[in-house]
Amino acid sequence: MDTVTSPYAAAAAESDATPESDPDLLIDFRDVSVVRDGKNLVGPVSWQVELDERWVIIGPNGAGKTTLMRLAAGELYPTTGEAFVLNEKLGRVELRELTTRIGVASPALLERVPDNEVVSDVVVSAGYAVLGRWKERYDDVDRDQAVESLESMGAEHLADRVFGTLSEGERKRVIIARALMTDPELLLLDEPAAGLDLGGREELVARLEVLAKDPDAPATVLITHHVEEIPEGFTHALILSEGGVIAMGLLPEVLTSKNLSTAFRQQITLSKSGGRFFARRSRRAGGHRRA
Ligand SMILES: Nc1ncnc2c1ncn2[C@@H]1O[C@H](COP(=O)(O)OP(=O)(O)OP(=O)(O)O)[C@@H](O)[C@H]1O
Repeated sequence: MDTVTSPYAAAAAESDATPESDPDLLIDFRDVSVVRDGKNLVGPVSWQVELDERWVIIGPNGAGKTTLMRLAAGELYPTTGEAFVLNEKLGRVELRELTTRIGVASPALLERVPDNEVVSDVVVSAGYAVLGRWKERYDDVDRDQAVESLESMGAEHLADRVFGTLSEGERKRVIIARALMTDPELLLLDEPAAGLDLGGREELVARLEVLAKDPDAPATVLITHHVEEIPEGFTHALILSEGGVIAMGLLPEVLTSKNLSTAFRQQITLSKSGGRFFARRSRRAGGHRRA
C-alpha cells in the first residue's frame, strides 16, 4: 500500500490522547469502519479534511466511496472507530443537527425529489432540511439565497420550472444549488457528473472548478468514477479499493498511474493536460500486430 500521510493525519495522531476533534478538521475519522451483515463495507480508515481542502474520492464500483461519504454526511454511524464531523462525534450528536451544516448532492437525494416540485422550492426547502414544500414559510432572504445558489450553478433560469421536466444535467446543477443553499461548512458531491453528456459534464466541471477555487466556498468532497471529471482546484485525493485505502493525501502525489493501476487491477496510464486529468488502459508492449 502506498499511503501518503497528510500533515493533518500526523496532527490527529498526536491528538489521539484527547477524545475530542481538532477544531480545524471538518472530517476527522479515526480507524473508522462500517460493517453490515458481517461484510466490511469500508475501513478501517483514518481520514482528516481541513477547512480549505477539496478532496476527490475515486475507486472501482463497490469500493466503499458512497459509504464513506454517507458517514461524512452523518447519515451512518461507524461500526468501529471514532468519527467526528464538524467537530461533533457521530453517535453523540443528533444527526439532524448537522444536516443544515452539510450540503449533500447525491443520486439518492435526486431520486427523492418529487417530480412536480418547482425548482426554486427544491432549493429553498434545504433551509428546513426537507424535500418537497409543505407548509413552511420562507422569508425573502431565503428566496434571495436560493436565487444566489442557483446562479452559482448557472441555473437561475430554471427557478420556475418543474423539477420533473429538467434534463439530467439541469437536475444535477439544481441539486448542487440546493446543497449550497444553507451556506454549508462541508459540501459532499456523490458522482455529480454521472449520466451527463459531454457538454453537460464540461459545463458542470467548469462550475465546480469556480467553486473549488473560491476561498469562501466550503470544504468539498467529490466522488467520481472518472479522473476527467476532477475539476481544477481540487487539492487532495483518496483512492479506495475493496473498502481499503490505496493512497490518500495531496492530489499530485496520490493520483498517479501506479495507484490507479493498483486500485483498478489493470495497467492504467494517467496523463494531465490543461489542468485536467485523463486516464486510459496502458498498451501492452509489443501488443497486437497484424499478421
Ligand atoms: N446495507 C448494506 N448491506 C450490505 N452491503 C452493502 C450495504 N450497503 C452497501 N453495501 C455494499 O458495500 C459495498 C460498498 O458500497 P458503496 O456504495 O459504498 O460503494 P461505492 O464505491 O460507492 O460503489 P459505486 O462506485 O458502485 O457506487 C458494495 O459492495 C455494496 O454492495
